[in-house]
Amino acid sequence: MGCISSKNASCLTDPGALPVHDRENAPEPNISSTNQQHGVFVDHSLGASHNNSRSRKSKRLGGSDLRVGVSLLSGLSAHRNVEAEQAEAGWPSWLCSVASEAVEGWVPLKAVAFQKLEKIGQGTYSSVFRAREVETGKMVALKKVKFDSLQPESIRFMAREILILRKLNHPNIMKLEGIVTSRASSSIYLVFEYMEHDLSGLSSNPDIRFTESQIKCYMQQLLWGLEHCHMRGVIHRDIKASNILVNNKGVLKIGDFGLANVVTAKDKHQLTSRVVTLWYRAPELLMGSTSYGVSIDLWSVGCVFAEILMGKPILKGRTEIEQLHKIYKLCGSPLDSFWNKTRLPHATSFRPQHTYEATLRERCRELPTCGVSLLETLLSMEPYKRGTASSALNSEYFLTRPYACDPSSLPKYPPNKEIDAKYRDDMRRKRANLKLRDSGVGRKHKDYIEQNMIQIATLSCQYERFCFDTVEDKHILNEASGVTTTTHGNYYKLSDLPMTTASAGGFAWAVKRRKDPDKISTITYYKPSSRSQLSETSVAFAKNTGLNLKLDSDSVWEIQGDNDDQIVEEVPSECKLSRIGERQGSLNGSGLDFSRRDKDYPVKKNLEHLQFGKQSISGPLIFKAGKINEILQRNESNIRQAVRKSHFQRGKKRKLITQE
Ligand SMILES: Nc1ncnc2c1ncn2[C@@H]1O[C@H](COP(=O)(O)OP(=O)(O)OP(=O)(O)O)[C@@H](O)[C@H]1O
Repeated sequence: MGCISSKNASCLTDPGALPVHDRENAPEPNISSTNQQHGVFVDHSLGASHNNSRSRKSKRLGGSDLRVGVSLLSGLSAHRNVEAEQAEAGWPSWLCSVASEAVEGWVPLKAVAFQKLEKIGQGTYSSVFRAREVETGKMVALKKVKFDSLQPESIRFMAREILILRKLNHPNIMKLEGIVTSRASSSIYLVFEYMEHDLSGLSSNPDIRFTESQIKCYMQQLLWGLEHCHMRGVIHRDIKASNILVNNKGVLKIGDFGLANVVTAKDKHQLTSRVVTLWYRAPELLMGSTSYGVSIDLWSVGCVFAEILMGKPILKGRTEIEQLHKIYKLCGSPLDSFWNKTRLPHATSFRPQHTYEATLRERCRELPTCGVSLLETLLSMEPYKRGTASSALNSEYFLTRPYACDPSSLPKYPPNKEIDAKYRDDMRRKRANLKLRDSGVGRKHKDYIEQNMIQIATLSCQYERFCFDTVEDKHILNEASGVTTTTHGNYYKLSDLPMTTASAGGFAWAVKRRKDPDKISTITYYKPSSRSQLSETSVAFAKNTGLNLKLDSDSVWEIQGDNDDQIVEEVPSECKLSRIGERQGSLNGSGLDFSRRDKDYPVKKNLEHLQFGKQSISGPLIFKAGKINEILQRNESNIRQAVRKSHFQRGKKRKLITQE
């Protein structure tokens, strides 16, 4: 990685440079010296203004108040100087004015320094590309972060990831090597070391079967990295197999700190429960906890551990209620003592009517017992029982043979990422669809019915999830800024929507993937007036599953079905920041509003993804209140028509055959 040269900047990748956390404590060589000079100037000017207003102020303020006033002003002025220096170094003004601390001491890398190659990852907040550093030929990953440069909250949210990455320095944590941007640009690329694989891609590859010592090697590295985060007060809040990257040297690194947050014993502010991808989300988050700790990451580690042991995700819920139900079935439902003392906001809604016995041991009977014991600990319903990353590292699992192998002894695999696994699944599904299509006219209608059902399922699922999300997602951004806003221009993240739809009730749920995930529209949702949470179908689901649901008047939908083993396909999980009240385009009569994210992208193309009666659903589907029923009804009526048509065709066919 090329060194960043600037009179003001320390080289990010200078091997001799201080680790980031040390750097934070040490004086920055150039920046700080320049700042000191400016500091003298600042104090001077402040002194003058101070003198002028002194007599006036001293009448109103006590000495200490005056000092506070002066230091605030001097802080403001120093901030302006830092801003000016950063602008001079080439940082865009929208960034320095809002989040100057994120880039302090650094200078931007230039886009021309990299040759962008193919896309290697698509995340909620980003697109990731493989790229070559022109000067050295070194492979890097460029993560293009999505945000709105006109929205300070959105910039702060993005800056939080940078700040946290700079705070961490460990071989098992993805290192931020630099930032590509320019004064003129409104986008940012984070530069990371290129990693060939992620654990999701590796564990789902049918050709790869890990040995016990290989699994221990991955788990140990994961826990070492996490221990480092937790010891610095950083909760990752999005541990999942696709965020755990592995390179060809067998080194594992935790990536994607986009949702991470710092919590210290002193500063225990309220947190949003809308974090962590659904399948990896701890039960206390599902029950609405806002005062959780690092143990939510340990739950996610448990899910990842199970995934690499079994070769597939272990808890694949499509909605929060289904997720909890699956958790109860695997880990057993909490005891009465838990329900009696818990204060979690949604706990009573999710209390099952009957007790569930844990089935984890049964499901893992072929696995080594000490491995299952560790898994049981990590997947404890009660957070405090999960222990810590350090206690997991000291567990019997790692202390008994076969020990963890050396990372360098791990096999070299061809690139395996979540995106590769999805591509493999897509191809398999396409082949299956082709076969189906070839098998007759009746099938065609079945496909059509299924497609519509898929839409209903997807829309319902996402709508339900959004209703849950509405209030709390605002806090994700507020947390980032440390400010509690009550403006009407709220941001909403539709993160990790129930991302998968699996077959249920005889339907094979599948949703065609969008062709160009970069160029989609953002649909704006108008906040529903009521705080509706669960639906009639949820009631049916609850009845079937023995869950005790409390319902509001507005109803939304729940998909039923509980088959883990079906081939599933992901609904695009892009999570966008949409703003209530912003309405740049509308789909008349569809009940959807959407605003274009990409100004140059023709609306018409956006529409193609959103037409109903077609299979494809694109983008973050957030729905306008009151219109969801209309959409669902329309889809239902399409289905009914298709069923009728299909019956009619079949009848005609039968008639012809009998006539023959
Ligand atoms: N350094 C890297 N080297 C190679 N691939 C990477 C690297 N960083 C990220 N990726 C790939 O890009 C994907 C998305 O990256 P990342 O998770 O950081 O983005 P995100 O928008 O926060 O995603 P998500 O919505 O999944 O949380 C990852 O799953 C991974 O496959």
